[in-house]
Amino acid sequence: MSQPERKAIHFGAGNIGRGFIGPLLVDSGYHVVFADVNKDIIQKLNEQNSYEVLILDEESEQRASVSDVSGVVSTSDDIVQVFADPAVDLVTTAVGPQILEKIAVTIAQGLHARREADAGPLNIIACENMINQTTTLRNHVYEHLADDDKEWVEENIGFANCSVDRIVPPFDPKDSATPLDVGVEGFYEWVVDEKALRRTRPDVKLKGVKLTTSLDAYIERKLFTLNCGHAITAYLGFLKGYNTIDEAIRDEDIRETVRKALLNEGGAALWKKHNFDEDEYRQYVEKTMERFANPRLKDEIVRVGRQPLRKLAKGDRLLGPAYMAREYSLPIDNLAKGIAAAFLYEMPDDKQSVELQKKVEKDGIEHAVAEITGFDKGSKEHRKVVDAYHALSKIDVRRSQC
Ligand SMILES: NC(=O)C1=CN([C@@H]2O[C@H](COP(=O)(O)OP(=O)(O)OC[C@H]3O[C@@H](n4cnc5c(N)ncnc54)[C@H](O)[C@@H]3O)[C@@H](O)[C@H]2O)C=CC1
Ligand SMILES: O=P(O)(O)OC[C@H]1O[C@](O)(CO)[C@@H](O)[C@@H]1O
Repeated sequence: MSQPERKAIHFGAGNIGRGFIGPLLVDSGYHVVFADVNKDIIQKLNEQNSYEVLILDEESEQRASVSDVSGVVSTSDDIVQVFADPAVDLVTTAVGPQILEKIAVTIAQGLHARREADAGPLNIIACENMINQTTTLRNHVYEHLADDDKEWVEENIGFANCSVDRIVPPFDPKDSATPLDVGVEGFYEWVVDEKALRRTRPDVKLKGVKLTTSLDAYIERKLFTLNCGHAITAYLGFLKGYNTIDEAIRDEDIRETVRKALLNEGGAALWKKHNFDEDEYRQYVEKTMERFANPRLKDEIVRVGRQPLRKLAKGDRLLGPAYMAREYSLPIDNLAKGIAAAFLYEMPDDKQSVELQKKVEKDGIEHAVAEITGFDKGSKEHRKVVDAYHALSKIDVRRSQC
């Protein structure tokens, strides 16, 4: 068998790795080496060297085979050696924001090996749902590099931030032939900061990737629309006892809250800040809400609502648009409702939900809201969140059933 010309390493053979980044890289002519801590997935990838992606749109179902893939266990020395292969010119990740710190050690060792092997430049793109995720990864990698490696990395390695958008929920095993198969929505958008990329080989062309010099606008549009609307749907849906996002978005009250939060509040701030065309943005919101309503994705509220403290971080999907709306003197009533619902998200298996509930119980809601949101007690934003919290506590279906 002839050696493929171009290889990419992708950390995280999970939903987004197998269902989004992996297939696009294979389509662009890469052999993808998945690196994961899950030994079973790696073993299966090496046995099969391929899997199927099912595109689950409301109207149709298509299947695509993803071949030319293999795997290495990310905690073994093998992965360091793959970095030294000159055929590798791209490293991507989709492991979860909290894992970037862990894989940074391995990436630093890999880059050292690459420098020693004189294997040339490469680009690194972290595909996590967070602003400037690759810069965060880069900072962690630098903590583990010796000074002379740092100099080489500075010159040869591109760390490019990006925005990634495709809904890939865990796949129901009943619908798949093997545990590697994955179900995805048809829509996707992967936008990468062109300025940060290092030249590897002249003709690299990533299919399905949009290169831009104004990434911030794309990142904020995605995080403050798709992720914001998703989070509000999840937290309000949870309070009303729904299990999936499509069930929740079909609830008229929830749908209207989400639509107003996106169009009149955070979204209005977005189009003012980035000079988006208002009609185009409105269409983007409607398309996003259609995506939420896709019943075939069976996207569970626990997945979309996971780690509420991360979702309540400043600059993230809930407070980011609220602060931006405030900056443009726009209302935040519906965003405040979504934020308040996050404070009521009780999920015993979710550590951050447990921590948040403990905080509310110990400090009281007024204090917890002030500390987490940064809205001063006495400010109108603080009042709106606290009032919404009390109003939502009354309609909490789960509580009334207890
Ligand atoms: N699922 C989705 O629809 C989307 C997810 N994302 C982002 O992609 C990232 C991954 O999300 P999912 O694929 O849904 O999660 P997932 O849980 O399905 O996949 C994560 C994978 O990372 C692996 N992993 C954990 N620790 C590791 C380590 N130290 N080294 C190597 N691999 C490790 C896990 O074993 C798992 O296979 C997250 O940051 C998420 O926000 C972004 C866009 C869409
Ligand atoms: O992956 P996170 O950041 O926990 O949040 C879930 C979000 O990620 C996505 O899976 C992909 O953007 C969205 O569907 C959802 O809003």
